[in-house]
Amino acid sequence: MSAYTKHEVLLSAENIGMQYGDKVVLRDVNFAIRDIHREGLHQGQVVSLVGRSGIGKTQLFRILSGLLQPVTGTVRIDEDQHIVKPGEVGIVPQNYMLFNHRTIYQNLKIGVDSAGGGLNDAAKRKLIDEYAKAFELQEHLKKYPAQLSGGQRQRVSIIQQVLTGNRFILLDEPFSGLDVLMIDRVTALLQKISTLNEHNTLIIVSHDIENAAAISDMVWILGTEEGKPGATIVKEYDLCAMGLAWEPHIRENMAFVELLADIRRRL
Ligand SMILES: Nc1ncnc2c1ncn2[C@@H]1O[C@H](COP(=O)(O)OP(=O)(O)OP(=O)(O)O)[C@@H](O)[C@H]1O
Repeated sequence: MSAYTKHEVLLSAENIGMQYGDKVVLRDVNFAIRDIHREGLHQGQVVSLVGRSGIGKTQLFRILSGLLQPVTGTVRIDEDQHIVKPGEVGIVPQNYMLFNHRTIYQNLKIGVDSAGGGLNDAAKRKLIDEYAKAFELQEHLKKYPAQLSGGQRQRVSIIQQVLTGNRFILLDEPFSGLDVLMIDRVTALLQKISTLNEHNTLIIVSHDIENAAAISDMVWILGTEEGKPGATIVKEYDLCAMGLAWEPHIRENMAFVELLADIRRRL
């Protein structure tokens, strides 16, 4: 098991509650995500949020991004733990929102442009080229989204969010509709992003428990508790503590297979 320590809180939810009329959707959601130091590497956390259909994942997702105001509680981000504002957390939606009439380069530039930071055009081009190279998209920069496969579009959409400079990225079903090879490439991309900067925090909402858990260091199950209304985090698996994080061949590890079975039983 690799040695690690957890440091500052980067994203926290305190007492989140959401309801519509009498219908309680979320209740008492609390957590803290920290940066991680290990073996000469500082990296952010990758968290999977899983739960039955209709349990409240999308609601929590929108609350974490600051787009939806909860009825109770607060979401705080960054080392200064300020209350999240819309736009500070990047969202990669399920149906990758690329601009179809713009090239891949232009789509990536939208990300860099919204980052601010005063880069001139040459510096922006250099940054996009660096990312395209690192993530094997160089040959696609002049193409339009329709000329790419679903998996390639998904990767562009994720990189676009990284280029905005957002350290917090929520991904909605990042593996849906992708074949096995593309899933491998998207997971490799996400792993790389999480190690680029210790403040990079990824939260993955997915029904694909195996692929999500394989790249996560934490899995939360959103579920209900008997006699109580609404959903909350009913189980938190700390994959670092279990020795199941950052292992390249994790899928073949029996303890990981048992973990998946345990998660499925609890859903
Ligand atoms: N505007 C609204 N008014 C009333 N109820 C709502 C509203 N939006 C969502 N809900 C309810 O909140 C609950 C949680 O919905 P949510 O979309 O978060 O589920 P989910 O876990 O993301 O589901 P899925 O996995 O199918 O996407 C559902 O019961 C839904 O009916």
